[in-house]
Amino acid sequence: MSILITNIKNLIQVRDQNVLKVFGKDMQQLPSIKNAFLLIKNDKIVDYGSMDNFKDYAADKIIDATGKIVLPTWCDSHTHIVYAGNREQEFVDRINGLSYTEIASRGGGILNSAKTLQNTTEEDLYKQSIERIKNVMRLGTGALEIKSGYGLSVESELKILRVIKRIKSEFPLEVKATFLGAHAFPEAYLNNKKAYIDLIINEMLPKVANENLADFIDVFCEEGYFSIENTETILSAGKEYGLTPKIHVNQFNAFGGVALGVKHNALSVDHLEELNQEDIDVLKDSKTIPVALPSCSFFLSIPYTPARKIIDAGLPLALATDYNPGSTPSGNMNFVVSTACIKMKMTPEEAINAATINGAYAMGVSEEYGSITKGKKANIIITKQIPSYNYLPYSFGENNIDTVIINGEIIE
Ligand SMILES: N=CN[C@@H](CCC(=O)O)C(=O)O
Ligand SMILES: [Zn+2]
Repeated sequence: MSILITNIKNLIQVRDQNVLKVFGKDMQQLPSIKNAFLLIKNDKIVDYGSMDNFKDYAADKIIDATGKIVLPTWCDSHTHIVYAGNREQEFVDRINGLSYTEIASRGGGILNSAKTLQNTTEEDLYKQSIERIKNVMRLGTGALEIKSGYGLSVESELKILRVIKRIKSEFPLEVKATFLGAHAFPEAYLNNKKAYIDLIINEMLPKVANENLADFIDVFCEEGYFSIENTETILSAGKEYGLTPKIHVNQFNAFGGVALGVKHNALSVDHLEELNQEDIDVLKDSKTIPVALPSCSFFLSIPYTPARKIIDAGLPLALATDYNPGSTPSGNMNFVVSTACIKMKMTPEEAINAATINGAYAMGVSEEYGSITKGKKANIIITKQIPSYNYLPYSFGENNIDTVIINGEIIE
């Protein structure tokens, strides 16, 4: 199957050289070709350029993109999209004055979602999750990292990871799986935290590795959840099984989680709503990318990750949704890009770089995803007719997407 897209008003995020991430001032650059064409063969981008140099290619399908912008699909490097039920009651409780932390300390929060998931069959969990997967694909997401972490028992963590594996094999989007058994301490272990960490290391990890269910290992390193010492123990154990760390740090408190992530060569450190100068300094000269989750800040009314401080310090930044039932019941990367511009003062160029090539880097797939580059996967968004790419973040809450192509397939 070949698809030829012609008369593209502006083809953006064009990288002739296969750049793996962009940082600092370079995040301002969004290379583009006006009045362009793009040719896809099977699952790959095979050619692109100006319409002035257009050779009359034959193709199975021709799409006229007059007045439309074409860009790579979003790479959402941080989600918990495989979950059961919802937490709409906690949403109302927060409106009525309870904080996220108060709700969690009453047995709500992650433990509430874990209880629901433990009582949901694998088949039902799959059915609930794929509705969200189809939805985010229509919203332009072509690569997705998915975490476990709402199981909190051997059986239920494996249940989530098996659902992720099934999604990987049945959908055209790129999926990476993360084992997050260390998302919260189950009630039964609140007075014996070491026993739960032992369960993760001695029971869960060997089974996860044996069935080849995860690419990454994550820990919620936060006061009231997993300490620096706990996090270090779990990351070290995960690395023994070949799992690369990607960790939740600095959501509510900054106490050294970023430095720990860098020490363990984490691919990414995510959240960072609370960030101090030491955190920024330790990220310089590291391969670890900071990831901001602005929809989480929006939904919980907590501070936004200080994007300007991060980028102005010469660092890269990725944007992701954090799609989950408690802190971010939304997987809309278009909203994330808008919110990053509106609330974090990122320019449209920075936000689009952060949500495409840097998002791909944060999930270890930027060799194949995140830019318009010959040989990369044919993961493409074609917008409706819009004035410019600035209009994408500007018109927040609007759906500006006309067509999504993932792995060379047009998504219906
Ligand atoms: N902070 C930790 N985990 C999720 C939310 C967990 C929940 O409330 O269910 C997050 O990334 O925001
Ligand atoms: Zn998260």
